[in-house]
Amino acid sequence: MPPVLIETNHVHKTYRQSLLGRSQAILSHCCIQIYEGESVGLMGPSGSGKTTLGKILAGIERPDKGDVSFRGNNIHSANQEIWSDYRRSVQMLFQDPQGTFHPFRTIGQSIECVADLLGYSSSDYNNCITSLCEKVGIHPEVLSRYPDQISGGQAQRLALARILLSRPRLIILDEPTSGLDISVQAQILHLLREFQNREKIAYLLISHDPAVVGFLSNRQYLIRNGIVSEISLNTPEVRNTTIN
Ligand SMILES: Nc1ncnc2c1ncn2[C@@H]1O[C@H](COP(=O)(O)OP(=O)(O)OP(=O)(O)O)[C@@H](O)[C@H]1O
Repeated sequence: MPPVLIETNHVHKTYRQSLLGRSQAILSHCCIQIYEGESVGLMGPSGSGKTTLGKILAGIERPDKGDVSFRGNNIHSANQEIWSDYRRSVQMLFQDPQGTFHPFRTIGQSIECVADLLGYSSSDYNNCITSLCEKVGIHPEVLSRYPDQISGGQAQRLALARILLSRPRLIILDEPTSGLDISVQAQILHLLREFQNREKIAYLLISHDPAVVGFLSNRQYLIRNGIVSEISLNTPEVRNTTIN
């Protein structure tokens, strides 16, 4: 069994619905583990807290109670060195990648900004971006376009290339094919699967669709009413439902 890469320990998260409104518990005593290099699915009805859990694992949201450990270190009490390694190693690919590129910069300029922040020299970046484009199946010419000049599938590939600059160990894929038409969905899912097989990067795949989750993950969790449990896709309850 490979070592645990990241885990949540009795994580609890509540959102207040409005200034005077009641609080709603989204996650309660959530304990999950993701091992190095494995691909895990996360399913659940709409609004059940899948993205919230993804953001907590990525360090974008903080739990109210409980903690997250990355390679055995509690990230909420980590020193700067561990925190930086964790933030670089755990990346999230969002549902609407087009919206994550700066609207008035070319895609290449947006990606280069991230490379600057990561400390790439311009020659390292130039060497790296060509091979990243090849890995995600994008012609480098597309880098000179603006976000409104690329398709949804191209945006997803380019967002993945940008993430790969930081050499992640876990990518949280939040509905990575929603909004794409069927043939592009299949291309992106095959790209993600080939990539995972080759590079052994761990995935947390968030999806409503058992077929997508079954295609891309070996182990699955389900969130319902704030409770996260490990499930098998082979149970009739899950097999026969699209959870939405
Ligand atoms: N920042 C926030 N402030 C208040 N409520 C929030 C916030 N973020 C999410 N929520 C609420 O928390 C609940 C869970 O949201 P979340 O986006 O995690 O669900 P989800 O399972 O990913 O949903 P979907 O499948 O529809 O994307 C929802 O009721 C949502 O409205």
